[in-house]
Amino acid sequence: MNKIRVAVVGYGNIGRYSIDAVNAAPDMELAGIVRRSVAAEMPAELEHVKVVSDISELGKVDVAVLCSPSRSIPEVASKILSKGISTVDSFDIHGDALMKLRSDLDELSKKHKAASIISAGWDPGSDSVVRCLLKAMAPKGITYTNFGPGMSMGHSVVAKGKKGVKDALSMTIPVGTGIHRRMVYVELEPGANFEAVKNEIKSDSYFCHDETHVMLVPSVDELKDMGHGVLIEHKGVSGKTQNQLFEFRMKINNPALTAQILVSCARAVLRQRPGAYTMPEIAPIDYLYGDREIILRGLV
Ligand SMILES: NC(=O)C1=CN([C@@H]2O[C@H](COP(=O)(O)OP(=O)(O)OC[C@H]3O[C@@H](n4cnc5c(N)ncnc54)[C@H](OP(=O)(O)O)[C@@H]3O)[C@@H](O)[C@H]2O)C=CC1
Ligand SMILES: N[C@@H](CCCC(=O)C(=O)O)C(=O)O
Repeated sequence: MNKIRVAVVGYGNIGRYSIDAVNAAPDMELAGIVRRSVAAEMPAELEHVKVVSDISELGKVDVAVLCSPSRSIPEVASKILSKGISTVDSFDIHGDALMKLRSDLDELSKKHKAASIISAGWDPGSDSVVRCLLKAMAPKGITYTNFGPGMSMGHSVVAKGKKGVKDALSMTIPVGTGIHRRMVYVELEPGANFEAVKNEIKSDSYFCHDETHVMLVPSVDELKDMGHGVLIEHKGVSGKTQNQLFEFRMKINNPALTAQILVSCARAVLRQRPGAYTMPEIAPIDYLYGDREIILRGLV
């Protein structure tokens, strides 16, 4: 069997766990890691892994798993798709930005005969598929997605990226009915102004729609726990029958789950026609390794 050659782009939390998921997949092999710079000292665990700054240096690559910050995904994905290499990412900016990314990458993928699955973590991602199925089961009604409590990687990345911030942790606290409070813990660089950092974070589009509290702490590492979770509640109407109640709940390690979903999508993306897709647009069986008939006998 020819294994799928996977490049992991960006060696942060999701990047590290993606390598574990690729190594655990029977049909995949790690082509290498793409980092912004290879000049700095490499972590010891990468000693036997090819680490490059340009994906072209990895030889044949079938698919790139993009583990870069969401705001950099439009640029990173465009560059790699333009080389004819398929991509998967976990872009988590819901709404217009997500739909624009889908349409931009759709055009690019078709032009370069590649495919892309965007927004493929757990939310957006697998939760989007769950919400889609709940709507099929009870088309009329209300769905509430309640996160946490837990660490949002996306919000933490944004807070960590503000000038003067050495490290940051953004905890998502569920208030109920899909409303959340953000508790942001920041450790500052020497000389940084806390009030300025606080205002920068609170006015960022990742935070400004939610109640957000920013707290100064001596060490973010002492507080960090990458656990998270979700409770999706749907109450609706099937046909003419009201009061159909559904709940989907999970408690997870955030980067481990995000990475596993990305890697399952890396398999699925190679089974699609050129274009860009979100997870609800993919046949679920395409995510799985193994013989289709055997899988279907077990699952259907
Ligand atoms: N959809 C979902 O369910 C989820 C989505 N996510 C998304 O995953 C993203 C990554 O999270 P996480 O792994 O914790 O982040 P990290 O900050 O730990 O890692 C990101 C890595 O990307 C590289 N990088 C940093 N800045 C840039 C830049 N400006 N341009 C390109 N590459 C850059 C760095 O790797 P290097 O130095 O090797 O280049 C860095 O280590 C988040 O932004 C979040 O939105 C996360 C969880 C769930
Ligand atoms: N995109 C999230 C995963 C979903 C949870 C969430 O959106 C939140 O905690 O705000 C993340 O980056 O961790």
